[in-house]
Amino acid sequence: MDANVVVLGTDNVGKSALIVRFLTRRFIGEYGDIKSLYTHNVIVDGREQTLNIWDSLMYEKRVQWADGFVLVYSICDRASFNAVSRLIQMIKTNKDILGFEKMPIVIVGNKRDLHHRRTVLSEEGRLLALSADCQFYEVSAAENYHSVLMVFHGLVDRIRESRVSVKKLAGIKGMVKSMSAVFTRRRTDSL
Ligand SMILES: Nc1nc2c(ncn2[C@@H]2O[C@H](COP(=O)(O)OP(=O)(O)OP(=O)(O)O)[C@@H](O)[C@H]2O)c(=O)[nH]1
Repeated sequence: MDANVVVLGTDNVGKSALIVRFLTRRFIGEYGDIKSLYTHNVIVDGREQTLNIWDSLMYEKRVQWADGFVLVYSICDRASFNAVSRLIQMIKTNKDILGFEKMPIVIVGNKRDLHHRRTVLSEEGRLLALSADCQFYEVSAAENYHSVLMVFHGLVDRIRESRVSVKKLAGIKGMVKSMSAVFTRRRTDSL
């Protein structure tokens, strides 16, 4: 299965660091301008998944392309946290997300290692995720691989769930269509 993932957030929150940590298990400190598309295979729950990951600040176009989103802020940067709420709104307005579907979005509070400079509480991140029905993780791309891995695994789960919901809905729609076709035929037959 293939899934497209976009990593969004304001400047300097650690988007590239997060992706590089996930892909290479390493933190290299400075990332320069490496905005591009990466492809990576992961095994989640025993099943292989190909993730196409876009590290990008260009919003609307990528939103259409994406199956899932990683929205990153820095726990030391309140403005970056506020931007995440705006991103969620932007995704909701640009993407057809069905009412019953859980949005394939993971909110990430990065730079957890800099807790002495924290300006955004964990609870605030958790509350935002709860209100928007997204997943939430606090991580340190600088210090920890495992939590970063959890972010992408969590997202893969969400994407799979949303695909199941879409299939179910298509199944229900198909049933309604064929049932109404039967009834229409009966009605016209009896005329
Ligand atoms: N202490 C700490 N620093 C981090 C962490 N993640 C990233 N950084 C640093 O934060 C700075 C920005 O990281 P990037 O990965 O380039 O951030 P970005 O969001 O891709 O930035 P833009 O290119 O501006 O969009 C770099 O100096 C990183 O070394 C982290 O978890 N902890």
